Amino acid sequence: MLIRQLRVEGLRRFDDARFAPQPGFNLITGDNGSGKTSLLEALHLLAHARSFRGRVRDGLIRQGAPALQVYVEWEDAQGAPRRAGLRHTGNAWQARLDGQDVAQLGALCEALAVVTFEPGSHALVDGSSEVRRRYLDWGMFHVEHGFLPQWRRYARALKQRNSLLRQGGGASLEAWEHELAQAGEAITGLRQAYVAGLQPHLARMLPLLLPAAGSIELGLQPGWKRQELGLADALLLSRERDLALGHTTLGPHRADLRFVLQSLPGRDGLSRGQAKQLALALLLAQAAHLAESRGAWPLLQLDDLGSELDRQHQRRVLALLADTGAQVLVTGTERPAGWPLADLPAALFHVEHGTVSGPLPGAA
Ligand SMILES: Nc1ncnc2c1ncn2[C@@H]1O[C@H](COP(=O)(O)OP(=O)(O)OP(=O)(O)O)[C@@H](O)[C@H]1O
Repeated sequence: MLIRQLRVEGLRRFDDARFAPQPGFNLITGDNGSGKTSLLEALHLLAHARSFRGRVRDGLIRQGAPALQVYVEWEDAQGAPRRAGLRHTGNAWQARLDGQDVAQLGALCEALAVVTFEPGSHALVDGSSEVRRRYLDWGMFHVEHGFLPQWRRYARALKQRNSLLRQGGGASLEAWEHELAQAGEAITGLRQAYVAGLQPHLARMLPLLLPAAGSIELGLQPGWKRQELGLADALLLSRERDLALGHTTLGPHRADLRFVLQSLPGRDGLSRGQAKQLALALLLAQAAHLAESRGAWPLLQLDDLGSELDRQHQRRVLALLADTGAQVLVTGTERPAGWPLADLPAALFHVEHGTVSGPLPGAA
């Protein structure tokens, strides 16, 4: 995938900015607060239907502007030109893909694959299980074609069951439990296959990023005691408790990604830096897995790389990515100290006063 053009209007400090990244590495520099991260945020928003810095209505729209607009042109894995646009007011959105209105933002997410490593990415390791479920489901959405229909089916059945539980039950409770169990088992099977597919990619990334960890074993906690009973039985057994609480207390919506590191303690025992390194390994493994199954790397965004990793790790990550041919956006107040100057050509961009200049002369 190759992003050719990005236009950002009414997003944070950008009134109307354009950015034309190049194939391979793109280094975006600028002072603190100049808007470097906001550029990555714009692309992440289109590709994930959310920002990595909170909700659209919580400050993403430029002060005084009625809405933000993001427009992007790119080439897909087959080299075909694609385009997508999103207008968001904080409460309502309109989106287009290749000139057609889209009914669900998922259509943009499916078309545009973007993986972002940013200062909050450690939450993938030390944050709540919701962050890891989102990670898993994003990967599956791109790799496992049967996932989305099952996920929608599950979400609908869960909503219905929860609503019935709040009303104290009802004649259709059993039917919705049956639907929930069927969709839930299907999702879990697909998630397990996805985690198994990620494992070899993660095993390759981890020694580069967190060699002290030794080996890693990735696993899925399905959200109920699946080794003991099927989801239909588990739902039946928990019905009384769920009726008392008014919601469904087990199932794939409570799943988690589990990792066991051979030579380091579990996620609570890792330093913040180690959590970041493991998070980056997980994100790069996901990108490599996607590249293997779709034939093209997603766009990789590394926000403030120079502050997030030490020099040696920066060098390793950049060398690894240089070999993949992926399009990479790296931001920083300056060129990261670990950038191997002679060996790593990059297009240079500078962000200042709400505009993006570049590619600048001097690009190797
Ligand atoms: N809703 C908004 N309206 C106008 N300006 C905003 C809004 N939200 C944030 N800003 C401004 O936009 C800029 C955000 O920039 P961003 O975080 O993208 O900068 P950055 O170049 O990545 O900075 P740093 O190097 O400090 O991480 C800041 O100057 C901030 O004050």
